[in-house]
Amino acid sequence: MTGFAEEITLGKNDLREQFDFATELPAIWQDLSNELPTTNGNHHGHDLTQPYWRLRGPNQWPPEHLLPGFRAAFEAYHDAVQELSYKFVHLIEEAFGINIGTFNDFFRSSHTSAPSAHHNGGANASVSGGRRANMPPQHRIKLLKYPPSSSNSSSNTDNLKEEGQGVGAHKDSSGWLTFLYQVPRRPAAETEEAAGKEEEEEEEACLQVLSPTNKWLPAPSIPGTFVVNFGKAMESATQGAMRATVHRVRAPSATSPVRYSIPFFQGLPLDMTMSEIRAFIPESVRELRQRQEELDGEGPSDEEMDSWTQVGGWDSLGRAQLRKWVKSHPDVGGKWYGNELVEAYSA
Ligand SMILES: O=C(O)CCC(=O)C(=O)O
Ligand SMILES: [Fe+2]
Repeated sequence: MTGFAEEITLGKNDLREQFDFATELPAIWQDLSNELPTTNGNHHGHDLTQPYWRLRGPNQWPPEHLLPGFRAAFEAYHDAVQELSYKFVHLIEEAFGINIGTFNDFFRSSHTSAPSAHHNGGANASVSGGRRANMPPQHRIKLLKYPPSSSNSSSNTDNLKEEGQGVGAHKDSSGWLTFLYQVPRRPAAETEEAAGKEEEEEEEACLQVLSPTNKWLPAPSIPGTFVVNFGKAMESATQGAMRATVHRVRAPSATSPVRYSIPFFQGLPLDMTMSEIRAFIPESVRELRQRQEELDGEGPSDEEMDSWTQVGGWDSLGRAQLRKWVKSHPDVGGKWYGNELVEAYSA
């Protein structure tokens, strides 16, 4: 849980609060200081002593008597969006013109080995450690609240606008795809006047996405829909053929209703490296980058994409994710991982 304005994006406090939940899975991190000397933390090729494995574990559910039905409702929502997300991945494979199911290995217990040249249309990156069985990923769901905030008054000076940061501009870094549900802020409007007011409120405090020409475009909530974001892993894996959308949320002003949203971040196995993921992406997909650049201008630099996870090196998605978490939530990081790790990871 993160209290109001305790999270930091772009060095500024986000005017929101959140509860974090995830796929319910047992803890697997091995604390060697508590183990018999014969244990080395290696489990079928996975080094479970890595600090990022502590990101994985069961949820801290609110007691049933305090919030009856919450866990059941949450788990039903999780399972439904998980299924949707796996179907959606197949649409992306279809759009890429690659075999449906190419990315299935990311989402179920299976062996991480580069698909054959035939199967993946010629991707030639090699996979280190070849036969490791993947651990199914943990998806993350946040319950977000953006309360009306006086620091985002109706004044329109740039300064005040900046102060109303619901969440600062960012690309999603927690996984492959994000399915964002924006909860409608009022019951459906019954009059035209009310509908007009609603639209104004939505424009004023809503999700905004950065266009290729660097304009902020509103992405208001549309009943019955999700916003789907491509995460940084997708951008990096396709070397920019798929862009991770930069987005932000402006905090609601003091006089407008509270805003709630629920993003589902589709996870990937934490100890997969970027070169292992790239082995699943055929050259034909990476070539799309050039076409994309013709349409949308230059994408992120290779350095930007590679700095997130060190391509080809020992670095992993888990390490990238833990780095992001301790940077966004330094207090939580310090409490659970110690200040030394927070400093090392924030550098
Ligand atoms: O609240 C929203 O609509 C967006 C949240 C978001 O972008 C995030 O938490 O990554
Ligand atoms: Fe986001």
